[in-house]
Amino acid sequence: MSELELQAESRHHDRVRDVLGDMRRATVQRLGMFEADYNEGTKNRGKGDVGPDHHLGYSMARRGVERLEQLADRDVPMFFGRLWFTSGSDYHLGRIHVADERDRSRPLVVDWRAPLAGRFYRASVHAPLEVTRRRRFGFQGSVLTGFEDEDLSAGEESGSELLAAEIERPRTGPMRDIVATIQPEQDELIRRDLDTTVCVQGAPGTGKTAVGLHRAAWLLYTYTQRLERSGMLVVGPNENFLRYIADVLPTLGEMAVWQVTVDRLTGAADAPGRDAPEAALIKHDARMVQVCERAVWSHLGHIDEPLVAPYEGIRWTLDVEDITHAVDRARAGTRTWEDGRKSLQRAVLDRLARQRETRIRQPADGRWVTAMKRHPVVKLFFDAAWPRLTANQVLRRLATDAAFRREVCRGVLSGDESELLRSIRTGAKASPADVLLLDEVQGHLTSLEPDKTYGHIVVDEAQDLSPMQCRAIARRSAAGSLTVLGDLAQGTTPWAAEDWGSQMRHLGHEEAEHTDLTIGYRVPGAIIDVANRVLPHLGVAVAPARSLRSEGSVDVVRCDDVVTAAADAVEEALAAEGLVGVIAPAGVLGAVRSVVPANERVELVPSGLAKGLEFDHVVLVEPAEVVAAFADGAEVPGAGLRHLYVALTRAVSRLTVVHAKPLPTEMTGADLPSPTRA
Ligand SMILES: Nc1ncnc2c1ncn2[C@@H]1O[C@H](COP(=O)(O)OP(=O)(O)OP(=O)(O)O)[C@@H](O)[C@H]1O
Repeated sequence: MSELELQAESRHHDRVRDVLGDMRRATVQRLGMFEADYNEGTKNRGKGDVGPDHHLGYSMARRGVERLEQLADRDVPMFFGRLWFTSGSDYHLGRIHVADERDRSRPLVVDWRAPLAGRFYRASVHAPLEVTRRRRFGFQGSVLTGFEDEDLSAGEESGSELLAAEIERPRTGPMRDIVATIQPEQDELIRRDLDTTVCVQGAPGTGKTAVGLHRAAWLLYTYTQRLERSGMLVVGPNENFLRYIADVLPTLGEMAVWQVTVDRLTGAADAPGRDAPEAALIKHDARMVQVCERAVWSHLGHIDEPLVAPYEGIRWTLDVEDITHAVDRARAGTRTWEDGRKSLQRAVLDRLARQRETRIRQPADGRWVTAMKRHPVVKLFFDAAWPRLTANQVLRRLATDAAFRREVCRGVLSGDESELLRSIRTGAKASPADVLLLDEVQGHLTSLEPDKTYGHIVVDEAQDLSPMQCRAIARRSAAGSLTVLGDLAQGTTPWAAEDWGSQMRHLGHEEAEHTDLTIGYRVPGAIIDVANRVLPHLGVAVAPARSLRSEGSVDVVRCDDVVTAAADAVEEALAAEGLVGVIAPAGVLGAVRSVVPANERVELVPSGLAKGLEFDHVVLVEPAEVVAAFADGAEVPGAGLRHLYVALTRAVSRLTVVHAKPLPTEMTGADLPSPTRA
């Protein structure tokens, strides 16, 4: 690396910053203009006056604001790499496209999502993709400190030190983007086209969340128009996790993605009711799909009399056979109750209209058809054959009408299981699972309006979703695609998935492409070795992670008082750089909190909520209690060990285990003390 070249690159970086400043000023000006136009256009308008196109004005203004946010000063470098091509041209690559208005001949920085930029991540000596040289830049904050070159045309391909440094870097806050160091196997997933649904199984720290978020940003850039219309959604396991990932998409220039938990998406988060574990289990069960479907469709009436509607002196008649045929066709040809009802209505009115033509040789005009539609006999007929239904009504009947419940559960649920459905409540007393059932029943009644569905949904920690939660997501992506991310070994809910095939079926995308990620970017070898001891005890067949990170340590502190020992461990941990996470069973956390208050460098996390998070240094308190805390039937059997596996895989550099009780046998080995038996 020559000093002169470094200076030239620094000058380019300064220029990019200046131009970004110009772009920002221009955007502010444009935004001001849109707003002024909009305000002017809405002034002095009378009722019925045609005004400006609100939607266009609004969306332009909003885009302006988003762009401003995107350009707001952040302590991030303006570019991270540079490519030279066989054609002789070369480009800098960064988080957003930067071009000088005064010289549009060539962009100063190309967005990492542009097709050309993909080669930065994938070009190799064997498949150079017309790239002759690749440069990676090193920054401290936003100050350029160096670069590394790989001369691919000369057969030079090096394990990058900058990449290693980025992966080894201490974590100091929420999740950050990885645009500078995306790996080829990750890039393959990020750039799959919009119509492809992918399902990624990956051990802890293999970059699943990172891939999902970067894929969302890439799709928004590549399919802007389609996704602007149809929308993009990111579903995460809990609010804490969403806070942890919240900054990634904005840093990548995407402000308008709704990031939400599945409970908030379905409204279950606001449901005040509580279910007994066995009732919740049955309500989330895949068999409830059939129960809900039957509960709706069993309302089809049994018609054993002809329809006779006297009108204009004639008895218009449909016989039972005709009616049955029309009902069967409507049932077979439609997916939802409401569509079926409309289809039957159309068929019946059509047949009556044809009768008019054949019997009195007069075509049925709109007025006649409307009159028939409103005819009391015809209305009564529809109400009997295909009544109007609401989801609340169907669920209430399932809860309260014993004969109905027996009928729709027959052969699907056992007698005891179907009795648990008596606990279903609607309205103000509904439980989260009841809200999901309502969503499911509603799904059999009507299709969701287009504004409630999404062109693409990224689903993280998908192994924890119940069949009913999956189906709620599937309904919201009816015409869209999914990126499904998870790790079967980290499944802890009572309904955690056992395999991805059935999970994808519940998610409505059986055709998904399945991929495994096994290279770990978070957990160092020494720590993953301990976690991998637990893995075979988790009852799932998944590949263990291989760590890319070498620097890391595990300390085990045997003590009499875990609270004091945890406080000491935190104090020691704070001597090094980075975030410290104290992961403890909920029952112990309160006592730990009284001596280790949380601050900007220390977070205290109950072991049930550690999923998806990471810390530079983890202090894991009383593993035996972590395992025991989840043996109460409200989780999947063996959930305790899975929580332990999750807790063991949160550390980027160091893990300190403090314990007074014997360590669980599943995690001990030659380098960790064997548990002492009482
Ligand atoms: N290519 C990469 N370059 C640098 N860092 C990376 C890369 N891929 C992933 N990481 C980092 O590794 C860490 C783990 O990534 P991430 O949280 O996406 O993994 P995960 O598979 O979702 O883990 P878990 O299953 O534990 O939730 C993050 O800090 C992420 O930024």
